[in-house]
Order: sequence, then C-alpha cells, then structure tokens
Amino acid sequence: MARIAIIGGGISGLSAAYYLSKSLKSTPAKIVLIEAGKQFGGWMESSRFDDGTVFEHGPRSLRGVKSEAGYASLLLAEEIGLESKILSVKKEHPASKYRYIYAKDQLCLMPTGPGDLIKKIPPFTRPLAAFGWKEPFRKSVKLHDESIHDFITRRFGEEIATYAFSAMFRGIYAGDTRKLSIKSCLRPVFDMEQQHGSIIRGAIFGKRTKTEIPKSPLVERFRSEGWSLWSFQGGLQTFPETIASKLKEDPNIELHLNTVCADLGFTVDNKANLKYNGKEEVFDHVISTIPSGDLASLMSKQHSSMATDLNRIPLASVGVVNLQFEGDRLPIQALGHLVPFCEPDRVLGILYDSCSFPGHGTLDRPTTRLSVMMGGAWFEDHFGPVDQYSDDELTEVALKATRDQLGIKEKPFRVISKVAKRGIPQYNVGHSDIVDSVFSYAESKKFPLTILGACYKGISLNDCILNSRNTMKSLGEQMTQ
Ligand SMILES: C=Cc1c2[nH]c(c1C)Cc1[nH]c(c(CCC(=O)O)c1C)Cc1[nH]c(c(C)c1CCC(=O)O)Cc1[nH]c(c(C)c1C=C)C2
Repeated sequence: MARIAIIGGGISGLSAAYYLSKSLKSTPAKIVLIEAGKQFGGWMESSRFDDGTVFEHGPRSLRGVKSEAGYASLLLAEEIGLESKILSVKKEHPASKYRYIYAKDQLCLMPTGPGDLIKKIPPFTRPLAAFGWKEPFRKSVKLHDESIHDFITRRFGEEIATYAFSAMFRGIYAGDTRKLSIKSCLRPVFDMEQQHGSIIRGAIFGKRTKTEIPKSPLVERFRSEGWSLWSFQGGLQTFPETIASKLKEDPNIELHLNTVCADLGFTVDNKANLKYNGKEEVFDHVISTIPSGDLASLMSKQHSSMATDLNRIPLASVGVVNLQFEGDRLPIQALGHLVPFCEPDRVLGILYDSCSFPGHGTLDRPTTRLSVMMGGAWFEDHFGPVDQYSDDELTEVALKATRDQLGIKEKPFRVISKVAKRGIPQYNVGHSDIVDSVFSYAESKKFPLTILGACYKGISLNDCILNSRNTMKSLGEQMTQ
C-alpha cells in the first residue's frame, strides 16, 4: 500500500488530502496529514462568541471571481455540503461597491464607475483619465522583472503607484510595492507590456482565454446573484473544519494535530524519510504545504542549497486587532479602507466587518465590528522584533486609528489582538526565479516531493485550492499508472 505524507493542515494541505484521496480512490493508499498547530486551517481562525459574534483573525472571506480558481473553491464548498452555510456579499451591496483609501487626512472613495475617471477625486491632483491617456504611447521596456511601484510609475505616473497601487497591495500582500514583483503579483499586466507594448493596448487587443463554467448549482447561484465575497456561518474556519471532518470519515486518512515534523530526507531508492513525533517513517511521497522557511528547516541537513533558496522568500507578519462597539458607529458603509505607504499612520487598513458580514454580528442588538490591520512588510519597523511585540501597543495603535480615521471615539466592549507571525509570503522582485530554482532542483533530483502552499504560485485561498486540486489530480494519476 502506497504511503503519502502531507505536511501542513492549512487550506492547501486539507484540500490536497481531499483531492488526493479522491484521485486514488481505486488504489490502496494511506494518507497521513501532519499539522503542527492545535487546529486545522492554519491562519484561517475564527473566534465565536455566545452572543452570535464571529471575529476573523486571518483571512475573512473568499473572493467571488469568475475564474477557474474562483470556481474551484465553490465546487469544494459544494462537494463537502457547505452550500447552506454560505454568507455572501452581493454586487449591489456597499461592501462590494465602495472601497476607500485614507490619505491626506481624509477618507477618499475610489472610482465606482467609468464616469469617475474624468472627475478629479481626492487624493489625486488630476482626473484619473489624465494619468491614463498617455499610457499607450509611452515607451515600453523589455524586462525580466521590476517592482510594482517602478512599473506603475513608468506606465501611469507616481501618484497612481503611490496612492492606488501601494494601498491595494497592502490589502493583498500586506506588502511594499517598492519590493513586490510585477511579474509574480500581476502577471497578466506584466505580459501586456511585454507583448503589446502597453497595458491599455494589451487590455483592448490581447487574447482573452475563456473560462469553462462548471455545471454546478452553487456556481449557478454565485453567478446569478453576483457575489463579490463569500464566507460561512461561524466564520471562515468552518471551511477547514468541515474538510477535516470529511477526511476523518475516510479510514485511509490519518490526521495528526500538535505534531511537528523535525526532518525530511530522501533515500537513493526514491523514498522519503520523515521524522515526526520522535520517530522516523518512510513514505513513497511527501507533499509539503508548509511555509517555505519551515520546509527549508526540514531539508537543510541534506539539501542546503535548496534550503537557501527557500529561505529567500520573505514572509511578513500581520497584526489584526478585532474591535466591537455598541451600536452602529460607522460613518460610511463600505468594505473598508486602506492606507497607502506614504501616510505616516502605523495601520495598513481597517475593515468594516459589520458592514460586509452582518451575519457575523450579535443576534440581539446592533454593534459595529472592525478589523484593524497593521505590520506586514513594516512590522519590525513599526513594532520591533515579531517575537517581542506588545498586544497593548497594537490595541493602542488600532484605537487611535479608529478615532482619527473613522471618528469612532467610544470604548469597544470587545477587543482581541493577534499577530500572524510570518503569515504572508512576499512575492518580491526575483520571486519567480527563486520558485523556478526550488522546483527544478527538486525535479532534477527526482525527489518524491510535491511542493504546494501560498509561498510559490499564488497566495489567495482560491489559488491554493485550485493548485492543490490540479496537482493532486496529476499525482493521483501518476501513482495509479
Ligand atoms: C489578514 C490580513 C490579510 C491581508 N491580506 C491577506 C490577508 C489574509 C490575503 C489577501 N487579501 C486579499 C487577497 C486577494 C484575494 C484574491 O485575489 O482572491 C489575499 C490573498 C484581498 C483582500 N484584502 C482584504 C479583503 C477584505 C480582501 C478581499 C476583498 C478584495 O479583494 O478586495 C483586507 C485586507 N487584508 C490585508 C489588509 C491590510 C487589508 C485591509 C484592510 C492584509
């Protein structure tokens, strides 16, 4: 019987176990999933309170997108029977339509339609169309890679790069666009310049690949209702919990919590030796879904050059302070606001959770729930070494930001502050070269190893699920041949 180990019980590891067992259905195989933490889901962590409130401490929703990755998450939720627990944000909802940035001491609404492009809207000094019309005529450059900031500055000017793009990428990578790679973070936009000499020309004349729409009642519901975001009753943690309980029903899957892997090595006869729980076990294949730095530590004894490459992928720590206030305190209804890097504030943005997901609120009265995000690529500069931060300091910074940026002066009745240490991989300039080097090393040595997870080829939950599904389908086919 083939023995396969999956290291890591976050969304990538759980969905890998789910799809691998499906793919290996007719082949006798044992799948052992090993998670170091006390619960499955990795950073998908929701706190649930008796009054009905749900706080999210990490990712809080899936993005509703009409792409293969967007559909993959919906199909997984449907297959494990979660459709009745879905909470969605529909396209006409303020949390879908309105996004703000906080700049120059005010909340600035970002364009909501083409008409806004010809108006001068703060914080920009000219209408957005004025930054865009010259773009098709700007000289293009053949590039291997570049920072998002330099790329956007070259194509649209520094104001767009500084306000719009720095804020947007703080919201995705909690990262610094002066370091993040255009090639790895915005590949289609990078390709437009390389192939068409301009982004606008590429957007107009570029070939569009058609996404096949899966036949599924949930996908149909998502498309007809137009969800921009979705989550679950009980919070996003409901997703990993439900996948884990499905996996527990399968006698060929073993799930381990609180179990740290200590060492991973490969033998000449193409087996993997994995040390965990104080013992060494031999597996036919190992699937790593843990952060790159953790995989580097496991492999450093036998394969130091691969470990060195893995350690070149930085991971940013993000502080999330959840606040809950009595009554309806929000001055505006929206998803939230982001703060561009040029502003002196120590917060990256604030999410108006009670607006986006009212279903996660108190059952008996109106309250306001906010998540204040901080740190990211600036964590050490703003709060010191990540192992020494103070929760009181994070809370103080969060309360000051809610006062200054949203005018909420009341005292919250519930506060939780948490830091996801080294939680978000940073796809900095050169990231694709590091990934190529890691993957080609593993391939050239014919390691019985598959590398998945958010550190390499897409950080969104949708990307992680799709990547696990596609990779496990091929691995299953390979193992049954
Ligand atoms: C907890 C902090 C996180 C920050 N970024 C992420 C987390 C978990 C990861 C992330 N955030 C978004 C994406 C893109 C999703 C996709 O393309 O499918 C990823 C991988 C986008 C996003 N960021 C925030 C929200 C509500 C969303 C989804 C909606 C949307 O696409 O606009 C909020 C947010 N996240 C972070 C900050 C600083 C922040 C802003 C207040 C960091």
